[in-house]
Amino acid sequence: MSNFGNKVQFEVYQTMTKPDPDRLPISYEEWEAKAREVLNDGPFYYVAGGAGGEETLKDNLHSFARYKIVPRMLRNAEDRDLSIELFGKNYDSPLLQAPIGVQSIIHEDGELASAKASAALNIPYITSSASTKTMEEIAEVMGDAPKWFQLYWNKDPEVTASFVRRAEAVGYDAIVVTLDTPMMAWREKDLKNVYLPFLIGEGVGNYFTDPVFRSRLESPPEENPAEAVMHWTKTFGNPGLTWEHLLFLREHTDLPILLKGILHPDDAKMAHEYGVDGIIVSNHGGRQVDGAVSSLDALPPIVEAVGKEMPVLMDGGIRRGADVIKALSLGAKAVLVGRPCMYGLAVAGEQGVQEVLRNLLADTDITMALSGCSSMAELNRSILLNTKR
Ligand SMILES: Cc1cc2nc3c(=O)[nH]c(=O)nc-3n(C[C@H](O)[C@H](O)[C@H](O)COP(=O)(O)O)c2cc1C
Ligand SMILES: O=C(O)C(=O)c1ccccc1
Repeated sequence: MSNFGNKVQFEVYQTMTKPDPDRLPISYEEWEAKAREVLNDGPFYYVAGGAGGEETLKDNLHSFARYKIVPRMLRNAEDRDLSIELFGKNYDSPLLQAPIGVQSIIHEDGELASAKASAALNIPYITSSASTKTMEEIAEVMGDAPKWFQLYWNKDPEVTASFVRRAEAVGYDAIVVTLDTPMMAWREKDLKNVYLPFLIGEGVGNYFTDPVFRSRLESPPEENPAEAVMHWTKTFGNPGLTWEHLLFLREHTDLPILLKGILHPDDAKMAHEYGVDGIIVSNHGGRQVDGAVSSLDALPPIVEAVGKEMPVLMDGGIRRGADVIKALSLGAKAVLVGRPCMYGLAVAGEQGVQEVLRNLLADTDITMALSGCSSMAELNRSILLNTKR
């Protein structure tokens, strides 16, 4: 993917002779506005919204603005390389698609569209436990492209073990355990809209097809969906989870295990003690603890605590190339992109997601070059200024 940004830019200018109001959006703001036009209130605010007064949702973005890039000159950025290495594998770029459940509320193709868009750009796709399409269907459309599986730890340990077995069987490369959502936060917009996707049977595909989950029901979900949804709501989240439970997971898989939702450096150290392979610094896109520290502010102390021991990834607020450069300069090995992909999905399905990711990659490549850097390894704090007061 050498000098990807220049190629994309050239392509855009070459294929268009004048501005075209019907072409797909470029900016994040434009994608979001278009998504607002095509989605009803319920789904749109489910995606766009956050917990409580949305302080953390906003702060995830504001934190990026507080850091300034201080570009370096005359450092030969003619040939660039965006690739990174994680757990012994090479990835073309430092981007991944964040796990996002219930995508059929956004577009009828749901996760199959976003997974295919990822595969086309060789950007790892993280399948959510709460996906509408099953993890097997998603793996199938992705072929050999990189894919990780995000695990919501079920109250029923046998369901949890079954999910991990299934993910391994169809070729997922890593397990991401999300820790920050053992229950839904107080989300005011969803309460106002009386909108919760899984109560209308969305996001339960992996569960309804799971042999262990099915064995717990009196009748199959096809015959009695209400019973199955009820069982799902009772067992979905596990607020009783402790560090010891991670040992159970380690026994069930040899895949790399990452913990998603770590914000405290002491938890990062615990993760290392418990043999975890990586960390994703995240506040779930401001959807869980309102008032929680922004992801970018949480990142440096965590990198300081465990960055030498294991890769630290982050998500929350990545919208443009400069955001990627800032997060990586603060020590993140890679970043996950959430809502921007979903707005692409809403507006133009697979093509929309691919366009969002392609443009973000191009912007990242160009911003890196203009900052005087040629590879991810060259990004560090020396090109950042923290203007936070
Ligand atoms: C609609 C929606 C659904 C989500 N579902 C999941 C999920 O199933 N599992 C998970 O670990 N995170 C989930 N997340 C959180 C994302 O993985 C990610 O942490 C967050 O969106 C990143 O922030 P950003 O949207 O600002 O990029 C969801 C986020 C959104 C917006
Ligand atoms: O909405 C979310 O943030 C989320 O993580 C989730 C959890 C369960 C089902 C669908 C989405």
